[in-house]
Amino acid sequence: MLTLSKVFGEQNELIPFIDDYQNELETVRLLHTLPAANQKRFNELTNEFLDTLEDPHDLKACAERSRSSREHGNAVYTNRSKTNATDRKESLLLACRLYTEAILQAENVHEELCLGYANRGMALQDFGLYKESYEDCECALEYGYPQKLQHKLIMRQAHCAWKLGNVKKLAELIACLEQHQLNSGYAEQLAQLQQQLTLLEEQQANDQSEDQIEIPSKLQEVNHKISTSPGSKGRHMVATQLIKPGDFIFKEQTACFVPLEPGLICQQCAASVLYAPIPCTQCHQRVVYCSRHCRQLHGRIHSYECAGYRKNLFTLLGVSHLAVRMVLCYMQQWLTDLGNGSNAEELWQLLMDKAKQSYNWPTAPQHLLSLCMISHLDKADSAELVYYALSANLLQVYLYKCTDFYEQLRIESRHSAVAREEWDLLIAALILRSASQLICNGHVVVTVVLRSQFHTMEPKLWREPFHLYLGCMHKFDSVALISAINLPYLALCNHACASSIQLQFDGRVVNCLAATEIKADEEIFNCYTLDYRNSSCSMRKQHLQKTYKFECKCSKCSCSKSDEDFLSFNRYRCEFCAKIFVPGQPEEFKWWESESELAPQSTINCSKCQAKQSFTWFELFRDILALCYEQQQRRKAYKAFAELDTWLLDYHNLKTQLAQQLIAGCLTAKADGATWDDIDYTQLSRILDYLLASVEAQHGANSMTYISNLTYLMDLTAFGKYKCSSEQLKAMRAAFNYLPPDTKQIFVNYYNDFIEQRYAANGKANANANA
Ligand SMILES: C[S@@+](CC[C@H](N)C(=O)[O-])C[C@H]1O[C@@H](n2cnc3c(N)ncnc32)[C@H](O)[C@@H]1O
Repeated sequence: MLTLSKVFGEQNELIPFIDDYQNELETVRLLHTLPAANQKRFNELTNEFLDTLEDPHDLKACAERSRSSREHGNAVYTNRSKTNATDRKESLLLACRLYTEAILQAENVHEELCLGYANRGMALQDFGLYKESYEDCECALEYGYPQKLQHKLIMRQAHCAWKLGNVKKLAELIACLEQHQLNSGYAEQLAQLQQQLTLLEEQQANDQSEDQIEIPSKLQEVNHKISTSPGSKGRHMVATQLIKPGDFIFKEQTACFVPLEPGLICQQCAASVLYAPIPCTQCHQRVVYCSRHCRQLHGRIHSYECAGYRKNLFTLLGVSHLAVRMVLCYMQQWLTDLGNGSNAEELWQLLMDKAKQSYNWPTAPQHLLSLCMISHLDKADSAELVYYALSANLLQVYLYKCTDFYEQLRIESRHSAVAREEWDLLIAALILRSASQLICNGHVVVTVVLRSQFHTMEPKLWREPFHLYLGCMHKFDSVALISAINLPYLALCNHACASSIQLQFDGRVVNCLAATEIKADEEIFNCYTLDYRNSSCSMRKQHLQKTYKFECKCSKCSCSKSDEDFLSFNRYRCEFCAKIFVPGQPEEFKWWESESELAPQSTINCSKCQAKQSFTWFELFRDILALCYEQQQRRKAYKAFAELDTWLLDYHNLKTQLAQQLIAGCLTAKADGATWDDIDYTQLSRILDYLLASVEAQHGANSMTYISNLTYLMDLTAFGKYKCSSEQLKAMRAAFNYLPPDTKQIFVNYYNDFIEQRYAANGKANANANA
């Protein structure tokens, strides 16, 4: 079996040692100008590898699996309770989940797909997800739902259109239904919908008669500029006036991002709360959309990537996936107005001239800003250079062999005289260049997600769409890297180990806000690595040098106590000499995350008396944690947690992590039926105070890590056992603004459903008591 490492290993043997780097084009050219026998073998390896990855659909197995899930869903749906509303909702959600499985498993078996969609649409409608239900009916029709039953779907769509208040659609669907021969039951439903249409039309007429007030959009203050003055730091962002914490600095929208996990987020709009994912049927469920509209908008790009997803090629290639996406997104614009080039070299030169001209033009369109992002390939070591060059070659051959990208290029480009081999060189060089730029300019989107990421339809979670049950907020306590994204304007910010900005992502859009006060003429910094509170100066230096090729001289790195903040989260008391110490070696810092069973006992010595620490308290605590659904064990855990103070000082990293695990474990146990008493509430509230203060000190109150821990505060407050101050409530609501819109909606709803109401009621009770 050919693997990527085998292929790249053998190809590396066939190519010359690259000791004189010139540029991306010349590097790629080396792979195309090998001695004949080497070239033949080199090309064979690429082609064979791409062929090996082909993974055809087993249509029979797909159909069987899909049918079985759908039938299971049907049984759950049919047996839903007619009397108990909560049980009925649970059945509907379980049925939806099974139907989703049926849709994913069907792959491209249309007979199964259309039934899966039709049935999921029915369950979604019953649950109140009308937009999704409408979409599913469309999908069922698209995949060939039997004609004689289509009126059922149209009726469902009309119902959804009514619920969504979409007059135009409702009118169209009613007109369509009027053409059908309907039995008495359906005719009655149609009559009701006709009445609803009249009502909606009247309502719409009234709404329109109200004065339409134009709300002017907030003027975006220009409070910064890009300095392009030459210097070792290159271009950078500078404040032109005082910017206060939370102030808006700029907004950037990208044409180009890739999800980091298959099937996790919508490929077009990056939505992460997917109740009813719509998969591409051709690439083994790896690409999903939140709607047909998103699927259509992403159609052109996906047509070039579908085969790659089917082969699972992109997960093998890391940043080069985003690089090829950049080429797919921007190629057309790059080639426009390019002048006359007849070969790769001339076209490359024209493109590089374009990049040079755009370098001092920070408001240039995105494709040009991207073209002139800096890269450090000239400083890469040979192994790194070869790896990225081989990846670029593989992706270029993929585009030629497995997609119609070249065909489109021929139609769209004015450079018809350019030979195919020249395009090969140019495309591979552009992929290589994009990858090398992304290494030091790309961004990763981090957000709060449901713990069981792939199960939006998790049982006992949703009361209604986007409304959780009481006590379920903590299930959103995970932080995940969801996508890699190209944001060339944001990339103009240079690095400092204390960031002056805070990012808020909304799909393809990023809003950049000030995290701290930035004075006029001060540089605006982003932090490219773990910041000064979460890594030592030498760890940061090493990473920045290796990846970004510069030596950091920021205020945190150049002050005399450059590790003071970091070490403050890592102070121990020695079990033997009782003196306070901090670990001396980098690998000693997060020893509890080590894979090795022996790591805790074997690695940490007190730097004062050199005694090896036993950490028996750690093992003890971990054992109790596993049992925290039992009241007695929880009591032991609270005691053990209090005793950690002896060994772990201040806001120790490990103590923070154990506090988080204890609270999460107890909330999970409660959600699974364990009962808490007053001691539980009091102890957990105390531990939570510690946790939040510690996370705030280490990550800041608007970070995703902090917001993920806020979910515990929200649950405890919603239970009525934690008394939040009004400042805490205000800070909680403010932090929600940093979440992507779909997730934010869930947080805000929970706040309104269970917290706001409680405080409003308490306020009233207090007012009455005072009266
Ligand atoms: C994302 S880019 C920042 C914009 C870049 N200065 C430019 O001109 O395009 C990252 C690169 O900028 C340079 N850089 C960023 N922060 C720096 C700093 N604090 N000191 C020196 N160079 C820095 C490094 O070359 C780094 O690889």
